[in-house]
Amino acid sequence: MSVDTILKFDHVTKMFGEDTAVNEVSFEVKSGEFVAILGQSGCGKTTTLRMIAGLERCSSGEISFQGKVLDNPDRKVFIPPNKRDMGMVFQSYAIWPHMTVFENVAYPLKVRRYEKGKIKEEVERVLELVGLSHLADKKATQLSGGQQQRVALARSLVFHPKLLLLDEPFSNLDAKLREQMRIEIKTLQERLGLMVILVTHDQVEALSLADKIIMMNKGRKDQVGPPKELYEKPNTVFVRDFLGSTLKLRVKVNAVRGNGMIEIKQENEIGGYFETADHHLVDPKVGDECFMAVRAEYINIQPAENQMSKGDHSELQFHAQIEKLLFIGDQYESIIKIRNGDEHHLFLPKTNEWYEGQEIVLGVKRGITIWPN
Ligand SMILES: Nc1ncnc2c1ncn2[C@@H]1O[C@H](COP(=O)(O)OP(=O)(O)OP(=O)(O)O)[C@@H](O)[C@H]1O
Repeated sequence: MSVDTILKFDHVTKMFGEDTAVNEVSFEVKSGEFVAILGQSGCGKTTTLRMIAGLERCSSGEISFQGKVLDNPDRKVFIPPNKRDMGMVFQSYAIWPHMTVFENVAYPLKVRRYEKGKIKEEVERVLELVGLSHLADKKATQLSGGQQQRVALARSLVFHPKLLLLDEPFSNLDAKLREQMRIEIKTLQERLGLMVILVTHDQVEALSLADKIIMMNKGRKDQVGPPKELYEKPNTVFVRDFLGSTLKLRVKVNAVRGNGMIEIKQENEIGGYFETADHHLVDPKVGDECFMAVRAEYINIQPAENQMSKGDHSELQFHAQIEKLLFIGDQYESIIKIRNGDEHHLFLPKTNEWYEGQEIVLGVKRGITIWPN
């Protein structure tokens, strides 16, 4: 274990009867890191978080925190939730309606038997932190959704937890408030140097907040890494398609280099060739057909009549025609047909005038990954 690793999952599995909710998952979280556990509904995110909190026990493997084993069924070690020093915020907030904001936030300190003066000091500190000082005496039910969410956050922070666990904390908020809370949580996390683990199925939330994303798929860990790495260099089709839209274009292997690089060429087209090591082909051979996936924002779209030159040789170019065009305000939505007959859904910028039947050229030279047919 590296020196600054704080939380460690080592081959952790969780079974519910015959069903495997979390399957041999391993990862490490470092001090001060913001980690997002991302994936579809039912992939095991909440179960993973609940095991960290001690609300579920793992079936096999080991969870450790700051060098201390929290859960290891083989060794019969299990530290209960109240001894783990972790703050939690759930989707449902779970704040008490009959209590005031102050009483809600003070609750964890009362349970820990803090003395009155210290409770007042700590609650005031944390209410200030989340901008709720002026509402301390209000009943929790008199607050808006966003304010209730802040109460839940304040309550989870009041006892200086070493780790903050967030389970879909923004999902009950409207879109605008969600954006605002995202920024507030990130600012707070950076200011306090907090280690945070967030469970979400929202890729924008994960991409924008996390230093590291743990992408889960059917109980397994699919890929772990910084958001940019997962977005630009997905290891699996699942990660690629979950994190954003791509255009998948058919290409052929033109050359295979000794150093893991392959050269891709689009036959019968005007463009050049592209060399990359970012491919997922097993034993590629010259002439193999494959797919090039490219993130939409990396596609340079030009009307064919503007295409004076053949572009530089590192740009792959595809001729296409606009089949269907819809004006949707800030851009156009279109169905385009590539010369090989493949149709694609593509957004076109308003920087040009477009029309149905128009010949266009797609130029691509960045953000490319290569996948088997
Ligand atoms: N207490 C339980 N008893 C039996 N099965 C459970 C229990 N909790 C979770 N599961 C099952 O474990 C799997 C993973 O559930 P989990 O709640 O961890 O998924 P999730 O990724 O958090 O989903 P969601 O985003 O919908 O909350 C699911 O198939 C679920 O039905």
